[in-house]
Amino acid sequence: MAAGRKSVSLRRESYRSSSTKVFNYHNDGPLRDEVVGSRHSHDARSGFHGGKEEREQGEICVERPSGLPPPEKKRKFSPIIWDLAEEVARKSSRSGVSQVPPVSPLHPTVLRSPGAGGVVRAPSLNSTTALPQEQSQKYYRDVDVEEENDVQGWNITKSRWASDGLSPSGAGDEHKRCRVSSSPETGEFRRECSESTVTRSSGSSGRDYNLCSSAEDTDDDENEFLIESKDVEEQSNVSDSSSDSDEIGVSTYAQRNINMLQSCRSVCEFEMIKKINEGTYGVVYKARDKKTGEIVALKKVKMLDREGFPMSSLREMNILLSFNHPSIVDVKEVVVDDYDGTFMVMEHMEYDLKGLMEVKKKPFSISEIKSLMQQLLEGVKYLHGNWVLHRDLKTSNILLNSEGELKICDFGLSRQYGSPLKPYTPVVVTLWYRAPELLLGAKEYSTAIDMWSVGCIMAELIAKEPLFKGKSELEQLNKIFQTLGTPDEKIWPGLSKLPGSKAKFVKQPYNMLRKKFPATSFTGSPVLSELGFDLLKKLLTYDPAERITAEEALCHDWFQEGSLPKSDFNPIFPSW
Ligand SMILES: Nc1ncnc2c1ncn2[C@@H]1O[C@H](COP(=O)(O)OP(=O)(O)OP(=O)(O)O)[C@@H](O)[C@H]1O
Repeated sequence: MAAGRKSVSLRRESYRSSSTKVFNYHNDGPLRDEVVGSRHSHDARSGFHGGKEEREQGEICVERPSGLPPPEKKRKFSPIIWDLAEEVARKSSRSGVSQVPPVSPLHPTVLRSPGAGGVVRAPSLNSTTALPQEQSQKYYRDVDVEEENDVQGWNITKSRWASDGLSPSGAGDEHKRCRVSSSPETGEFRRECSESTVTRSSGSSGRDYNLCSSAEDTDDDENEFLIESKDVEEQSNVSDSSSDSDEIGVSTYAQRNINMLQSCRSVCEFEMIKKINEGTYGVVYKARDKKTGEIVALKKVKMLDREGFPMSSLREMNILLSFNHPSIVDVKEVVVDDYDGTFMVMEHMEYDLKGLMEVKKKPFSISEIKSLMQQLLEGVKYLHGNWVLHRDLKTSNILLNSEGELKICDFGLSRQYGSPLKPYTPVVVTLWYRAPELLLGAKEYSTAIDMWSVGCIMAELIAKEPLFKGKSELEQLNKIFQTLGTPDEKIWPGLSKLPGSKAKFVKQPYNMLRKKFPATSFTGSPVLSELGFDLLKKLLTYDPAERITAEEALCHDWFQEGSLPKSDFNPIFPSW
């Protein structure tokens, strides 16, 4: 290890050892056992086509290896976004509809959803407060508010960037638009800048698929909200007299959080170095904190033409400010400029995985891939353990630094999940990484969608190109079926109930995945052992209820076999 370089494993150990200091709830243990139990009982339908040998390969690990560290710490803060629960509570008590009760994070269980979307590997409802199913379905029909509402357990009053004087429930002083005076230096931050590093993916197109291709988006409440002061005023007035409209309730909530920006520092306190990249929702800059000299990444929220401050950015800020994990990009604070621009101050990472793979001549070695996969799975496990689905895992949303540390970024599409399952939009996750249940229109889905994306990323790390590169949803499904075999009700119970399952798909009786990842290679690409292939096929299992979880994947034997995960590699040198 180079002198002074932090080893990934050391970094993780120190992270874990500090875990007890922070607000902590966890759902380790029973969850895992039950998932494993269910998996064993469903062994016959591995969700995987192919020969008998394939089906019999590698049982997933059942026991947590002895000596594994204790459960990790969870959020650094609880996100303020979930304050909205209060509004829903008020609203539904008025409409006489029962509330979905608090979700207890302490009673994990595995629930099979009524639809075919899969299993909620989530903490269960506390049995004393759980609603009968018909009642919770009525809740969905009558109270189709912002998705965040469904979990009432987090009753958060403020986040790191909420000033003390602002109570989330107090509405009195929340109508004013945030404006922070700044020094003339602000100008330097607004100058045009187009320089971009070679190791960045060139923008991102994926979200486009997500946001415009379905009219059903609405039930996911992916609405963006206008936060202009005039409208805020109007909306507040309306909401004072009647908060029966979901939109009003959510907007009031949004304005409250935006107004918390009043206590933020100005972006003038940073010196812009260069523009790094631009996505759908933000422009990312490399900058230096003038006070400390620290190099950071500033993500400027792109205001939407008509709607103003995007709800997705608000979600992202809330989630990232509340999270604390070595595999999740750290957001330090939010700063603002004179023109109502809002920036997230993040730790700076040198590369994103997509850009890096585009320019990297040599493929990653197996031990490097193991390290990346391990870090990615740690991050996903943390998210899922904290009730968050990322919903947009892809290589351009995975950041790396020169020490080989990996961090997940871009939480604009992420959302909390809970049980019982609520219908969400199936139009999430960039097409190439989108799980088959989403492509087939499942509205009840859970953590398994992220695991499919992790499988696609693992395959891409090995092959150095995306596994399924469809141009439309149908083509994407056909590409998946051509490689993994066309699924049927036997290997994926509930498949026929999915809205898209009646379409005419290619008929492919065999699983051809191993052909794509042969055990020997003459091309110099890394060779995937039987165990590695076993993990890959468990990630790419059709039936979401059978798909491996992040926690299970982390103790897969592949990580212990042969070349171990490399904890201190430089992704650029000497591979370049
Ligand atoms: N902390 C960071 N350090 C360095 N670069 C970053 C950082 N965060 C993001 N980037 C770069 O900026 C790009 C866009 O960031 P991000 O995905 O968060 O924006 P977005 O607008 O939400 O994108 P999308 O179009 O995928 O929704 C990333 O792919 C990465 O190249």
